[in-house]
Amino acid sequence: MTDINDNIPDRDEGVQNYRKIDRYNPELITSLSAHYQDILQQIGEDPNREGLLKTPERVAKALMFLTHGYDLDAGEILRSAMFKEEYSQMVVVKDIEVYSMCEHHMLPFFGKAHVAYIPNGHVVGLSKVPRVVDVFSRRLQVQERLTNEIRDCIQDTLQPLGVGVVIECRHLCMSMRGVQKQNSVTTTSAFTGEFLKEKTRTEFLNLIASKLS
Ligand SMILES: Nc1nc2c(ncn2[C@@H]2O[C@H](COP(=O)(O)OP(=O)(O)OP(=O)(O)O)[C@@H](O)[C@H]2O)c(=O)[nH]1
Ligand SMILES: [Zn+2]
Repeated sequence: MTDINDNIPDRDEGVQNYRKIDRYNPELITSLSAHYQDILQQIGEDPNREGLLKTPERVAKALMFLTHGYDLDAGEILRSAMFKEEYSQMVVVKDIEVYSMCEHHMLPFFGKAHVAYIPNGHVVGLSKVPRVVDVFSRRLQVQERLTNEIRDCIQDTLQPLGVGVVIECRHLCMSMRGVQKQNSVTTTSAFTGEFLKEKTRTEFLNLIASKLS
């Protein structure tokens, strides 16, 4: 019998081209800060005025935080809390906050993710689902790839009977600039296994539409 972890790559595919860095290394932060100081100058600001003195360093640290998902291995996170359990109904974790940055403009997109799976002998610690969402969202992304990466990671690692992922986000590159549409929301979805069947998908979509109170 094949082991549930047999075909899992050590790190998820999204980091294939990622160069391993020591994210908060002081020298790296100093070097990045110098670039931001230059940027401040180039937009016509005075990087030496009091309010901006520490800004390059703050922005450098913020950017490192906003992209820290590159350092994390979502499969490993899931594998750290997988439990044998004969629960065979849908498990839904909904309204998971998403904060990511579009890879085209490096501007934020944010909203909610709804993730479901149907166990096949194993369940996963509930907190690990939002952690997986964070691993992939704290990178430069497009919403479609983010959606697929979450789906694939859960499917490949947990090997459930199916996975469903729906993500709804607002993109600042569409509201603060560009086409400047303030209220548009982008919805993406990705499914495997049982969720490819209409009945299961409808159950999932009904569950994420329902309110607790
Ligand atoms: N499919 C997809 N597109 C995205 C996402 N985030 C941003 N974009 C789009 O990426 C596209 C980049 O298009 P370009 O024409 O090269 O860039 P641009 O001239 O800045 O485009 P505008 O935003 O229309 O001004 C834009 O249409 C953005 O809306 C995403 O998550 N998924
Ligand atoms: Zn964008």
